[in-house]
Amino acid sequence: MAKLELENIFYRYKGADKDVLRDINCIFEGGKLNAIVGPSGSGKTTLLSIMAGLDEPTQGKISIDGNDLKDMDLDEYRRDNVSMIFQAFQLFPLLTALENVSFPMEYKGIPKEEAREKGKMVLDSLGIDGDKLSRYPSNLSGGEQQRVAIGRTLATGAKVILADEPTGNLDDENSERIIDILKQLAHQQDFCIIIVTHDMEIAEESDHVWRIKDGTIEMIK
Ligand SMILES: Nc1ncnc2c1ncn2[C@@H]1O[C@H](COP(=O)(O)OP(=O)(O)OP(=O)(O)O)[C@@H](O)[C@H]1O
Repeated sequence: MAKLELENIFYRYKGADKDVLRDINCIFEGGKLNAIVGPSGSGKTTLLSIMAGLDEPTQGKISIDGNDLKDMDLDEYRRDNVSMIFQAFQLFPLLTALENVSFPMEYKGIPKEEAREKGKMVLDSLGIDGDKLSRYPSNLSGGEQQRVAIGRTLATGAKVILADEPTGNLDDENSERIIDILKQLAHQQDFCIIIVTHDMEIAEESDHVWRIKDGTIEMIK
């Protein structure tokens, strides 16, 4: 089962005079839904970027399944180990729902037809089927777009899903559906899910809640 471990992580933006993250220690395990909460500007997105391999910590160690990221090819880590979901969905606007999901698989070398079939299965499991498969993101509702975005992360095969305010643009009903999907992925398919959020419902539904304050982190649930 996937395990993402952060040890003594410090981070300071170039040119800044103080650390945004200070001595962060945490372990995120597969099978669990984790929420990271904290006031605006406390460092939540910065921490997510570091876990996503988009930025390197100034100090400290990150490991995935016991492998130090410093010894890994970061492109490979980003491609195979972690995938991201964003508040603004960030689908490719000129690709259909199905293409948004099958494209990352083709990119990884899976033949086109196989990628399409797998994409259909994944989207079907998320309630996107029929003519919705061939619609462009602009012709889908926000909730549907976010489900396609989740489908895209699943298609990458990565077992760690990082989500930045995934319900931030959704109404209550769609938010609940997205939370249910993420919860099921963690509990039934062993994904390790880490969600940065202001949404207290996500925190309530999560197995663990981590609070960042002034750059430090503590587990409060
Ligand atoms: N590129 C940057 N250069 C310098 N400082 C930055 C940069 N990006 C963010 N910061 C600062 O780092 C701190 C943490 O920012 P971060 O975006 O991680 O906070 P956050 O907890 O995600 O906030 P929010 O909830 O408002 O999204 C803030 O003080 C912010 O101003």
